[in-house]
Amino acid sequence: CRLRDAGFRGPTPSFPLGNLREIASSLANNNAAAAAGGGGGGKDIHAAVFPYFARWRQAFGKVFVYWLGTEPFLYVADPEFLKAATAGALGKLWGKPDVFRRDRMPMFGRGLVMAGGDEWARHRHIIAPAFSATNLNDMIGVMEETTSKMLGKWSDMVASGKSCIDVEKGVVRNAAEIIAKASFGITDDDAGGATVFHKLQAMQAMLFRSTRLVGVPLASLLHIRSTYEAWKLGREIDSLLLDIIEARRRRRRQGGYGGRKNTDLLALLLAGNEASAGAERKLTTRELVDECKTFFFGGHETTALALSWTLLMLAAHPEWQTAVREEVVEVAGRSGPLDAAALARLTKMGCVLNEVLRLYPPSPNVQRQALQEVVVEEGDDGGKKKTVIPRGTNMWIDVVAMHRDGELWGEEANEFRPERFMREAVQGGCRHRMGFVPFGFGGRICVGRNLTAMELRVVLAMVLRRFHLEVSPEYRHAPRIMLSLRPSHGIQLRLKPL
Ligand code: HEM
Repeated sequence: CRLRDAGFRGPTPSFPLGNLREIASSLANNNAAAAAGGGGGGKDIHAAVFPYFARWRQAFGKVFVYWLGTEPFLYVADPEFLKAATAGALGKLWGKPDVFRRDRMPMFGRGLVMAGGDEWARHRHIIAPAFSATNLNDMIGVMEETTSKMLGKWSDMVASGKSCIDVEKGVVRNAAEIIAKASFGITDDDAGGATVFHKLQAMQAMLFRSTRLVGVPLASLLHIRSTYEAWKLGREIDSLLLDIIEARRRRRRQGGYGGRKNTDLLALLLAGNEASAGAERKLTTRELVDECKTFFFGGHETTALALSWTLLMLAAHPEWQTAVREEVVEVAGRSGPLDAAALARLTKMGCVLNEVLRLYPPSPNVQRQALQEVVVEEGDDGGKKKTVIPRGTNMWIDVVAMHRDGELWGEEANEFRPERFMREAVQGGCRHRMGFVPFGFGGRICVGRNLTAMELRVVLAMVLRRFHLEVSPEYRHAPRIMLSLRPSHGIQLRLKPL
């Protein structure tokens, strides 16, 4: 193998599973140990969620090769190597892995997350402006309205004597509703909207809850039924979204929305698309459908998980809960609508959110695939080391490992210490600027990160104004990976109305 010739080491693969057998048995052992020990997780969650990587890292270091089926992956948990391999012009040599593109086709289609090369540039050029600060400010109202419903339900549950609430469930549902409204203006209240919404949720449940054998030839044959169901649901969702887009186009042609401003992402994309030069640059209707799905699937679980972990951390660290609540009351009062200027002044909340994204990054890895051969040069002029990464090599960047690496963050790497971001706002004092990458990096950095930042602030401010949070004795700390980094058994908290 050319990767071995280039000097990379790693566990020995077998055909056709590569290292999947070892991955599966390592996970099974860990789950058994966690069950016996009452949940697992502990402080060093990296060893709990990626036991195989933790073991291979000890044997082979922070950069090594492993195999998913017949696909080689370059594992990277060394920010200096990452920088050397992707900095400057080298960044253009990396796209998204074909194996994941195929596996996640029902969710993302050919949307921005999976697009490559010139196609990606064309999509990003039209999509990025829709996420501008002015456009996002118009979405605060949607976020407040939807979140009020969730808080109302929680209040009713508390009033009816329910002492322990699984907040993750409500938060995921709330984020799904927000993203559906913010993306394509559909609401759960209108009949057409409810159908799309429920089908999107069904697809989400099907794809996110199953572990698939990525990289193994013909593995989809093992899951014929769920593969067929996902494909069928995908077709139905596509045709419903097509109808929504066509209706929007007709309405735009007939003179718009009767003076009302329509500010969802789809409306912004349609406007941006019309303004973009040349028919060949415009997004086709089919591509617009894929982007709508991409926003839904890429945008709500991640945001909901960040929020769920934040509620847990604030419940477990009452001093921070009080500090953030006081800040909210100081900048935005005890009630009343929130605005962008007030949200921007929530600095302590910003530090807490960054610390949660460090300890529990909802996207636990970032992936790339070399579009051409990449020559990596490390070290200074005194002693440069050159490594060649062959074309087609997949790169798996272990975000959880980097975010909890003691060499980058110091002795308290596994502790919840938001003050590190008070001292140094952007990188939290990480010793390498590529060591904190919850939203990825380079030109492909998450396009929705400002939308998320706004949503997290709105929802958190509203929750903290209304409830005091405590961890319930029923909660078992057992983070695990199912595409995202999620709690295995929900997040049970005790809510006390304020
Ligand atoms: C806490 C919330 C979120 C997290 C942790 C997150 C994380 C990420 C990560 C790690 C990437 C890959 C970046 C890379 O490859 O370098 C990404 C890309 C992306 N995200 Fe997010 N994301 C979040 C919220 C959102 C939201 C709300 C949306 C949209 C509504 C969104 C849409 C996208 C899209 C379209 C891409 C692909 C960008 C491209 O390849 O050009 N994300 N996100």
